[in-house]
Amino acid sequence: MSDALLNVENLKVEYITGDSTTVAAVDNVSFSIKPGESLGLAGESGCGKSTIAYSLMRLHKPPALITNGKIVMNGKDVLNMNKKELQQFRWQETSMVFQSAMNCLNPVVTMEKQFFEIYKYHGVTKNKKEAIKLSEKLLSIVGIPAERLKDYPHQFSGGMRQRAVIAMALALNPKLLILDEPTTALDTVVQRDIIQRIFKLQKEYGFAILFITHDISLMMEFCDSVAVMYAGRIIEQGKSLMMLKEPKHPYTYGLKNSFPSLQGPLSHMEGIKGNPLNLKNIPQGCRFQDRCFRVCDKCRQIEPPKVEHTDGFFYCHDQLAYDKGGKLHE
Ligand SMILES: Nc1ncnc2c1ncn2[C@@H]1O[C@H](COP(=O)(O)OP(=O)(O)OP(=O)(O)O)[C@@H](O)[C@H]1O
Repeated sequence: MSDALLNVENLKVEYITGDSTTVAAVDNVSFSIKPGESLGLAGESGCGKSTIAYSLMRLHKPPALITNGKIVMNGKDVLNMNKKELQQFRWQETSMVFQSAMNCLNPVVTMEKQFFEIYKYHGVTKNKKEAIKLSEKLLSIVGIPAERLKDYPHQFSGGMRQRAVIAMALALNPKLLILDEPTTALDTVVQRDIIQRIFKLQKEYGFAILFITHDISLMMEFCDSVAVMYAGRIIEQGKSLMMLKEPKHPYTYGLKNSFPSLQGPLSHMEGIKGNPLNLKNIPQGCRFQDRCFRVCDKCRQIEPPKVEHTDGFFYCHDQLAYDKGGKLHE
């Protein structure tokens, strides 16, 4: 897609396990993000979300290996970048906020100095006064008073530290911000406040977002589109509103009903029976067959085809249908 900011094609990432076999944690994954757009990547623990995030930044380390596919960011082939190109690409083109990023702040260095290091390292400025001005502006946009720049990280609350890390990730005006469970370590109220702030900043500054979380209801509320992963593959992708109201894949339906909505009426939470698939033991047919409430003979024999529709696509032999009131047809 020519108008895409990020284009991922047939990405395959394998882990070489102790017994010299491999597991494909990410298997033939393709997606794209346009400038200023937000895409959520959802799925249970172990489905491959973080592996994708690390691969996009080329931060994956052995035993992870990218064995197939293409990652093109802003017209540049990420998998073929040299060290210098990668250094520019990270932070300037794409930056990432990790789940426990707030613990990565250096405890013995003031926030001011940590910001200054970023500007110095990436050649923005070597002038301390100028760096302080830029850092104060950044802190204030994530809701931290400028005078707190003199503080050490331990003088910040957990939420403030995570917001400071988000400010750092935005320091070089990246075109894409990858958020990998950015608020999981924080309580629900702080979590919501931070996510709201990030998406407000996105509207203001126009960067694109790849938002990774297992909390699909939070994601559907904030992202333009959502991609749902199961056992290393994207099994459904579409506009958030469609995914929220009428998901076509039984796994998306189950995932959606496993989380309480923070807005709207209380609804019954169901959960999904069984456990995530062991990637060393991929069955014939559909990967979700043993946990699916709609499983049929075909699902046990033939891999589901890709079915495209106006709002996205899904892989299933038996798509879910709804009546006019939005109730699932049994
Ligand atoms: N170091 C490793 N060695 C072998 N296999 C690994 C390793 N790290 C991850 N995996 C495999 O990759 C799969 C995907 O892991 P990944 O961390 O990307 O999932 P995730 O969806 O981000 O999970 P979570 O939500 O728990 O962070 C895991 O199920 C596991 O099989």
